[in-house]
Amino acid sequence: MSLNWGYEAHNGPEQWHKLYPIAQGNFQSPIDIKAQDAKSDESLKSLSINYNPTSIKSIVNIGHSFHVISEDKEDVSVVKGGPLQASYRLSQFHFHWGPSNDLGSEHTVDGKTYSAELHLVHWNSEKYSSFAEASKNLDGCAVLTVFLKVGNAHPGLKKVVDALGQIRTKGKQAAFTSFDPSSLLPASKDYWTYIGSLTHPPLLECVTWIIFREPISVSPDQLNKFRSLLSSGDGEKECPILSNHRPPQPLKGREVRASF
Ligand SMILES: NS(=O)(=O)NCC1=CS(=O)(=O)c2ccccc21
Ligand SMILES: [Zn+2]
Repeated sequence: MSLNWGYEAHNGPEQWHKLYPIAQGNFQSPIDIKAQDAKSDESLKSLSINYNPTSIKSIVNIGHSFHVISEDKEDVSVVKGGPLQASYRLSQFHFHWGPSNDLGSEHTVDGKTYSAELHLVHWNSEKYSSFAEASKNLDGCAVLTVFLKVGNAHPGLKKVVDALGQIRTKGKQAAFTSFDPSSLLPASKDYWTYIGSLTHPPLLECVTWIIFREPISVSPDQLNKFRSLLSSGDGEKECPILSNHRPPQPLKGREVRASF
């Protein structure tokens, strides 16, 4: 596999272990959540999410997805409580999707796939000084996850989708401000949680996953706008980003807990 990992047959998830042996580790993500095996835990109801729209600064095409960047020099947008023993600072959010609307999420629920998946990535700013440092530790990161179910257009997604035209090619960045990530959260805050990893290289096992049970909606047109992003740079042969989701990984005895 070339140094440039991706999501195609020659450099995709089945090849990653050749350069990233941790891909076959004991705490890999995503997973298939077996709802009936999840253990209810009342203490998880204390999850607290506080986002400030002023922290959102830009949007960038990173070649296999796009990131919406949150200014993370201070604790402005944070999540704490629930399964977390510290305050975690929002670093960025991004999505995973597939080539058609019947798949695209990374986590699955009793084998059910959703059309896409939102990841709000946070790092433990009480113990570490950056995402990079935090990601080297089991308690370093927390990712809030929302499933996207194809249906009506989501009003909260409109501003994100409308900005994609400014970052069509790899490396393009644009200002993206005054956006409230809370607008992408479902009404119900019921969630599952487990310990896992980043879902693409370096696949570090540093993530407390928090996965909301209720999906938000996304329209076919909004999904097609995701797929219109290019992994190719300016002036290169156009290559749309049709798929960027890793399949579920072995649970290897891990416990999944439920807040409900
Ligand atoms: N899908 S996921 O949420 O596990 N994120 C993977 C990831 C791998 S990374 O270390 O390149 C990185 C930097 C910043 C934010 C995320 C990431
Ligand atoms: Zn992700």
